[in-house]
Amino acid sequence: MGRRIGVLGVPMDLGAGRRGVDMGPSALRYGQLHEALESLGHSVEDYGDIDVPVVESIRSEHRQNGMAYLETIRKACQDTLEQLLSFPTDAFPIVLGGDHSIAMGSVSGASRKERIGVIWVDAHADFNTPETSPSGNIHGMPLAALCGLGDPRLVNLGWEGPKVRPEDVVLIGIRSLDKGEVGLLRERGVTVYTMKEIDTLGISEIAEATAEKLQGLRKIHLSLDADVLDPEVAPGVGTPVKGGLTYREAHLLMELLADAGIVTSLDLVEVNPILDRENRTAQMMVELASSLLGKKIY
Ligand SMILES: NC(=[NH2+])NCCC[C@H](N)C(=O)O
Ligand SMILES: [Mn+2]
Ligand SMILES: [Mn+2]
Repeated sequence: MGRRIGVLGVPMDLGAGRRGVDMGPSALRYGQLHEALESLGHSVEDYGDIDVPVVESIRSEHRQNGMAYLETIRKACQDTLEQLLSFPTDAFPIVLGGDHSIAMGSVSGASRKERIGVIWVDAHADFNTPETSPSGNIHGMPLAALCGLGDPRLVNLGWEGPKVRPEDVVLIGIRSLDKGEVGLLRERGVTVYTMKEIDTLGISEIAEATAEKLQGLRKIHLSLDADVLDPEVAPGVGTPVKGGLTYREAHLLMELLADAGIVTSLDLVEVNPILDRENRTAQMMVELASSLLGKKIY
């Protein structure tokens, strides 16, 4: 059955340490996202891009509380949230990043003050606060902020307080954590599947356990960071970590989540076309979105 899909681009790289993911939305569109989804019988409406200032125009923005470009990032996430709130309520939103800090806008938009689940598929947990962050890069902080941790200017985006409960978050593909993140994740009771669990249990068992864990929640947001993939499959990312998901593991995860029919919104983030080869990483992300949205070969 065809869905109504709403696409929104957030061409921002201010949260990342390396430049280039601001070109992600173009690369994903150029990688035929719309054609791929329409061929599955969905209708696709593109709402264009959020306006994000170029870094050269905001050089004077000082670090605040150790965070780079806090004010501009907060504004871009706020605009993303507002735009998503204007989407038709039956639409399936896909937000194109951009660095992962945009998820503060997309997840807030998905929650609309309701209790939601979040599946965060990433090499990293992005669970730093300004105190634990080794880099000050905000793309290492969005999931913590969504859970209510860190700077109030990020936590209170849109409306006051956390947007998701830590017990309703499942992380998959993790293989790079900062010291402070480990403590926070344990303390808050987030479910974490590292690559070790993927290797030992297999991705299908993890998909099943994830669906079971989040069962009963009417809305589940999937935030897909391209760097969860092995750098061999996805070279176009700014923070590559070796030993990631294979081509088939990533697809199988999407296929099984599609079978479970639980995901109601999606982010495709951290594609860096400058570091990519012939748009491979964007294309892989488009393929994964297709698998999640029902592509079947038989
Ligand atoms: N969305 C990402 N690629 N995040 C990478 C974060 C890397 C590191 N943990 C940091 O906080 O700086
Ligand atoms: Mn990430
Ligand atoms: Mn990552």
